[in-house]
Amino acid sequence: MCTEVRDVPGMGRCLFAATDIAKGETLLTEAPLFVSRPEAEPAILSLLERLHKEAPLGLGHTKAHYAAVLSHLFASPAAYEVLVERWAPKQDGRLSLEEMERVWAELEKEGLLCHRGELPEGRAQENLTPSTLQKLVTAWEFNGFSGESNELLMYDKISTASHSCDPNCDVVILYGLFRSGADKDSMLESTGATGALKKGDKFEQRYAGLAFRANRALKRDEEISFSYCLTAEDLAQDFQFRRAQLNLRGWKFVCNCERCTAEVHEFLTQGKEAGPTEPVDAAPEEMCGLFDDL
Ligand SMILES: C[S@@+](CC[C@H](N)C(=O)[O-])C[C@H]1O[C@@H](n2cnc3c(N)ncnc32)[C@H](O)[C@@H]1O
Repeated sequence: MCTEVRDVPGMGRCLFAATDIAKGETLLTEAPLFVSRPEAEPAILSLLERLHKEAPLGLGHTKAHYAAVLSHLFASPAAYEVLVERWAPKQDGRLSLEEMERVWAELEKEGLLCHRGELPEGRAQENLTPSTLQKLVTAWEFNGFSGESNELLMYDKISTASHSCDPNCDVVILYGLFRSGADKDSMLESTGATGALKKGDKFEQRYAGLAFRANRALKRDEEISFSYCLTAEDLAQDFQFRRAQLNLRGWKFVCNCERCTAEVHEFLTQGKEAGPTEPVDAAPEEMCGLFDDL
């Protein structure tokens, strides 16, 4: 176990190195807890899109609302517990309770909040309320990862890691061989189960999860970080540019990573900005195993 999640005052849960870690070491590999696929529940998606068209949702998109409803309906007890406990900023004007009430009322009117099909084992059907909807939408907006085909993915530990403009980890996209023919739409979650392999089984290569790889040696207790959305080119720019890019891509926080803090200090005290740094390699891809489905 190379990593550990710890509470940090004002920052929620953050990820730390639990041991010294060598450069190039893979310190964490994770399959998503829940995957929200646009094609899974077309009726819910089109209702949300209609509502967004009539009066734009505060976030400016429907992705987090859709993932919130889907996870309410289909998440396993373990995934649901993580989702409702996910850290989020105290207040975000883009996520008002009035808006949640409006969305909730329309979903309820159309009968889209009842679970259709089997509930995941151990999960009792509970009614969604506007305030739980708000909690779930916030959890998805602040912790969801965008996938390759417009899906939104939630991770447990990986979603606790902070952003840094001088990240100590690269994100590696993992691909696995999945047994073909499994009903992708009905399997929203990664079970990790492979079942018994049979002669003649066919497999296809698909996205399986993410890994963090140390891009330099890490000391025990060092906070683990990665770049949320900034490319190597962005990271070569100054703090003002980087903060603006984070904001433009939907991250509504002011980055206070060590590099930004040092550059702001330098800017304020000497009127200078730090120069460009070496670009960081793009996320590599690799195979990691056999899976039934995500
Ligand atoms: C995915 S969450 C991080 C995990 C969170 N600490 C938890 O408990 O789940 C993303 C949020 O963490 C905060 N954050 C992450 N990196 C940050 C940074 N470099 N500077 C300031 N806030 C940061 C921001 O509020 C951001 O919206």
